[in-house]
Amino acid sequence: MSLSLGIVERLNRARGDLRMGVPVVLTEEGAGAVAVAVEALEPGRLADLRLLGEPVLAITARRAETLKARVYDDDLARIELPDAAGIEWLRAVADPADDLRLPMKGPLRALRGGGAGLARAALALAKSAHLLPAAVLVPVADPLRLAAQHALTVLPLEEARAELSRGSPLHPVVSARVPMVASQAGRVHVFRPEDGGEEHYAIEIGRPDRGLPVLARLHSACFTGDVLGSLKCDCGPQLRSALARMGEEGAGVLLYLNQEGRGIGLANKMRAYSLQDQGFDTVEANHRLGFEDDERDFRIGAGILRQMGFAAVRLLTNNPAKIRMMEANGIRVTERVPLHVGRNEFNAAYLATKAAKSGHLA
Ligand SMILES: Nc1nc2c(ncn2[C@@H]2O[C@H](COP(=O)(O)OP(=O)(O)OP(=O)(O)O)[C@@H](O)[C@H]2O)c(=O)[nH]1
Ligand SMILES: [Zn+2]
Repeated sequence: MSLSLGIVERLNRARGDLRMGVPVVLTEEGAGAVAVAVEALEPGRLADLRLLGEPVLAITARRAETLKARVYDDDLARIELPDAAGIEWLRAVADPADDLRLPMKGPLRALRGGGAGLARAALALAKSAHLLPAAVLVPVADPLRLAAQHALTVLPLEEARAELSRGSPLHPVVSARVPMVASQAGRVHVFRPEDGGEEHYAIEIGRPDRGLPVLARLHSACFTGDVLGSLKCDCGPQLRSALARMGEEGAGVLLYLNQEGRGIGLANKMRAYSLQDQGFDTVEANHRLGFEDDERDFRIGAGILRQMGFAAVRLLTNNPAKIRMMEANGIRVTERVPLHVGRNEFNAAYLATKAAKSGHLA
């Protein structure tokens, strides 16, 4: 009936549950588990989970590599929870903040065999909730009964997986004129996804001809760089320089995508910054936290451009992955316009790492 929740609504609710430390129930082909994000887990809940069965800790292969744990499930490892393990142990495995001070957490015993699908889904959900990618799972015999008993959100993975990989459709909500330093002919458009995720913005300068390649920039949110003027990256100067160029040409479109920290969220980006203070570079820091180098979904930018009627762009970027993803998602890149601004003594190593490891162009 129409009052029951669809998969998009359940996923959205599940993200909120995980952020509150509330367990969600994952099911697939008759199997089921209760899953909770380590970052938000409270001691009382952990004790309750232990009463249900044998808990397992899921971490990504990236995190497992740092911890020297065996990886039997490709992109993740399922670690047995020692009987004495409490919240501190779980947090220490999930969070690399104290890796150097307290390197010994093991021996970590990784499970082998049996399906890893439920654990994989729990990690994907934790990432999409911008939490550390680590989850405790307890397999249960009658997941639906348990969920009904405790009013827990149920995610049938057959449906959830398709939804997570599809990427939620974005819809224009509103647009209004905003005169800016770069151009008085500015207009801000707000786009909202169906799944309750982040909104994204398009800043249109002038009235770009939809029949011609538009000067475009895909800018990922950087609170520290864009707002605070942080010297650790080049985001602020890139943002202002891109808008200024569009203003000079009289036309352009800048997409402000709310993918803070290359898609890991501000809390995790600050964790990455702490690791950088310990000597790790931007890519190593992401890996130690359990993330890939770049967790952004670049389909979003292409989708917004298509909706706005653009088919081709002159793209302001140094990142070849952005060009590939635009082309793969139906937007022709007729020209790459380099955007080298804002280099300083604090971000020189960061920019060098991007050139060496992420293939950023000169
Ligand atoms: N995880 C993480 N994210 C960072 C770090 N420094 C900056 N960021 C984020 O990286 C993103 C910067 O993205 P972009 O400006 O699109 O940079 P880019 O992918 O190098 O591409 P171009 O600037 O177009 O060449 C923003 O979301 C920042 O918040 C860092 O050390 N770690
Ligand atoms: Zn930045």
